[in-house]
Amino acid sequence: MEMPVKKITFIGAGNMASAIFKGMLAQGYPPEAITATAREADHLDNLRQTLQIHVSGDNAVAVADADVIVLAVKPQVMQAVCREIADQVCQTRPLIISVAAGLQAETLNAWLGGGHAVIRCMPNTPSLVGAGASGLYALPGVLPAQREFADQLLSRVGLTEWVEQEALLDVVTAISGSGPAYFFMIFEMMEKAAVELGMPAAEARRLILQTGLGAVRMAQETGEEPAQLKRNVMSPNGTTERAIHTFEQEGMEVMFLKAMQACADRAAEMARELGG
Ligand SMILES: NC(=O)C1=CN([C@@H]2O[C@H](COP(=O)(O)OP(=O)(O)OC[C@H]3O[C@@H](n4cnc5c(N)ncnc54)[C@H](OP(=O)(O)O)[C@@H]3O)[C@@H](O)[C@H]2O)C=CC1
Ligand SMILES: O=C(O)[C@@H]1CCC=N1
Repeated sequence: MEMPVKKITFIGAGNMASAIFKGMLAQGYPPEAITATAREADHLDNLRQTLQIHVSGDNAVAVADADVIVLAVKPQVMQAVCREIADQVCQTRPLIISVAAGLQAETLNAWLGGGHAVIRCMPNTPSLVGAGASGLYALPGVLPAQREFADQLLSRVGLTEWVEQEALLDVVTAISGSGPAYFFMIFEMMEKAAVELGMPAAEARRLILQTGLGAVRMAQETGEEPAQLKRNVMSPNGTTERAIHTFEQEGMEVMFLKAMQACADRAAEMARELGG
């Protein structure tokens, strides 16, 4: 379904915001309906010239006629940014979508003066290539049409999953928000190992990325359990079995649990540190 075009202002135009708005532009969203703000004038000039979106160095001005605001600055600067735009948004009441890790919807609502329709989203950077994965949570009081708009917006750049408990967004952060970095790290480690084993890096990288893509497509398209797909590669007493047993002996499963727990804990910790 074609989504309605609304005026969207991104506060912050860094890795995450630009992944979303570049993904939206690639999907045909009109550039004149998008505004982005940042601190660096050079960065803003570059965005205007390359993407033809509106840009501004003044957050309050940039939200003046916005239907939707996407808060995409680092959590540590969010309170200051909210203070800058609170008066304006209290008059115009746009839909507020935050992509910040940790920060709770009610905290943002309070920083913005209260009574706002706030949706929290945990997207990821593969949104840039239309392969994002976003978790979404809406404060009670957000209208169905506003939920629908946020869903359509993020669906343009990937998959969306709604959670009914806000705390689950910290788990989403541990899965898909931070998850691309885990996979990039695996690619990086496989390439290093391949070079150690004598393969030139460029050839190794091509094989690694295609293997990652193939594994994902196979899991998605067959719908088979990942554990079964893994077993299908493991011939008895074969090569894969040796590799998998090595991973198991070295504690890979425990390591993943620990890393994802640390990630979710950090999101909750940021909420406590910054939310007051
Ligand atoms: N990176 C990721 O994979 C993900 C990030 N997030 C969340 O997205 C948010 C942004 O992260 P990320 O994009 O990585 O960060 P970046 O550092 O890449 O981008 C931050 C952006 O905010 C701008 N900025 C800083 N201060 C202000 C201000 N006062 N007013 C307006 N703009 C300002 C910066 O401007 P300038 O460019 O001029 O420096 C920059 O464009 C965070 O809250 C993070 O938790 C969520 C999911 C995934
Ligand atoms: O590392 C971070 O804090 C952000 C949130 C999820 C991905 N990047």
